[in-house]
Amino acid sequence: MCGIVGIVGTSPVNQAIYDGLTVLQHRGQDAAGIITIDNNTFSLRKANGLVKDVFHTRHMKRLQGNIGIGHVRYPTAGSSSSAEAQPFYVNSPFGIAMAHNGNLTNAEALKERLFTKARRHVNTTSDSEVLLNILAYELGRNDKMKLDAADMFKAISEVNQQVSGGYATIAMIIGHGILAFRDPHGIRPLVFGKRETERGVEYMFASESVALSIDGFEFVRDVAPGEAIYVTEDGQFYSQICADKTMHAPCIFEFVYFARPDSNIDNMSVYATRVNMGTKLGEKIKREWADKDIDVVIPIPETSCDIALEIASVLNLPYRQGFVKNRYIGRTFIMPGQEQRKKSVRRKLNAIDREFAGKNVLLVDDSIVRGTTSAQIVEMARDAGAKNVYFASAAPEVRFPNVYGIDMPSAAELIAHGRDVEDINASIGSDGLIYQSISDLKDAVALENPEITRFETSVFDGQYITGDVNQDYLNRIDALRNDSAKSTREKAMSASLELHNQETGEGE
Ligand SMILES: O=P(O)(O)OC[C@H]1O[C@H](OP(=O)(O)OP(=O)(O)O)[C@H](O)[C@@H]1O
Ligand SMILES: NC(=O)CC[C@H](N)C(=O)O
Ligand SMILES: [Mg+2]
Repeated sequence: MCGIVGIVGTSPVNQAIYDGLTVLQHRGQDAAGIITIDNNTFSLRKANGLVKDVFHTRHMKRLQGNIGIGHVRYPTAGSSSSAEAQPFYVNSPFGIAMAHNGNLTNAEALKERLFTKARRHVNTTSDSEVLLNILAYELGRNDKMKLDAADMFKAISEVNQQVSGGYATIAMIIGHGILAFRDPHGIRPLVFGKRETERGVEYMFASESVALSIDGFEFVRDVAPGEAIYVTEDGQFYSQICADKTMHAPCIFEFVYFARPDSNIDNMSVYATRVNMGTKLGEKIKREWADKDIDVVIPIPETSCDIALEIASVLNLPYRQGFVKNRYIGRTFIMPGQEQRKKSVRRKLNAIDREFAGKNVLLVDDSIVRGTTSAQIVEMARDAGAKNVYFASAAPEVRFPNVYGIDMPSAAELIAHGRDVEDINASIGSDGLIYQSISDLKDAVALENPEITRFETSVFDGQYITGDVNQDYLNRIDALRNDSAKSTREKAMSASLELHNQETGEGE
């Protein structure tokens, strides 16, 4: 679940892109990159690490220009090599750079086709580099020296016909401008805003509206599913739906976990949807757990806090912050390996014993995925002296892999896979476990925008909205990307040479 930004400005955009990326950091902690255009030349800085560590003053000074795009990465395909950090660049036609959030489901076939049909070589294992080359190929089929909006939209229509999966994308083309597009299901979020200046209107695209607000851009609207928006270097704005069939089905996990609560996605306040999740789950607990003598509701920081507060209010029970979060440790779920994720939970969260001692506590989390957090947290609550430890999850059982931009490729790694609630309860060691139902989750989110009638919910129900995901595909992805396959590959690659190697000679 990466974060992307793009700005067509009237003055240098480097700082605004940097600031936008810092508030999207929760979407990707592995790598960051910014690319700008000045004098028909790209300047790129990308590397593994957090935004604050990747960009030093010397890089920022060189990222000149009034137009640029940026990316924070959480790998869902390929490797975590810095060569796969984004934005990606291709030199023909014109020179194109791209930042992509999402995951393609037919990247392998597209890569093959690119080679045989277009003799284009994709050097990394990243699906985003494939997407960039497909776009480049389609733009390059037009032999005009200067493409207009209709040419851009024709190319995107071709891209949408070939590419399958989730893609919220911002491309930047030398001599032209920014071309932003969202897949026909609108699985991954993408918004845009504008800012009036004395020199003209500036436009900004971002994964989440929070990036617009901190950069002083006024939110205009979400990019629609299948829509492409082209803003020229001098600020002319064009938009068009570039798919014959669109069906809006935003990823419901954005609301459960990924997005910041102060963002709006598809006209839904993420915060409000989380409060609604709390109301629904609170009511279910009231109905089904009348016999449990709960003393206190405790969230598992940070994402579940808004949900737990609402549950406490529905149950008319005290809400206590019984766990303190170490502000210097990032999100554990999006860390790359299970070993690191496991260690980080303990480093990240610590119990305040007096909030647990002798009490029946209800711990609340937004979701239980691998069970890394919940199993350790239940143990910590017991160590802190809790009498009974009950557990509530605001999302239903996560039983199926995700293929659209969340790195959950292996069903076997999911704690709920092949287990019922009793088994999971035993496995995390709680005295009772309750899950939100899928219909309550959908209702909780849709309440904020009744126009959205479908969501991408494959991790809960195994229904893949793009229609091209079958068991064979899932088996292949599992073999390629399960934790042990990934760590073997990463070890083997750690000493390999990269084509892109910005760090060299920079005294990192
Ligand atoms: O069952 P698991 O595999 O552990 O995954 C689920 C947990 O991971 C996430 O927290 P994370 O620490 O990533 O971020 P947060 O601080 O935003 O809650 C999520 O909020 C759950 O707590
Ligand atoms: N989380 C994402 O959006 C990842 C984008 C892309 N699939 C990558 O792995 O770099
Ligand atoms: Mg959490």
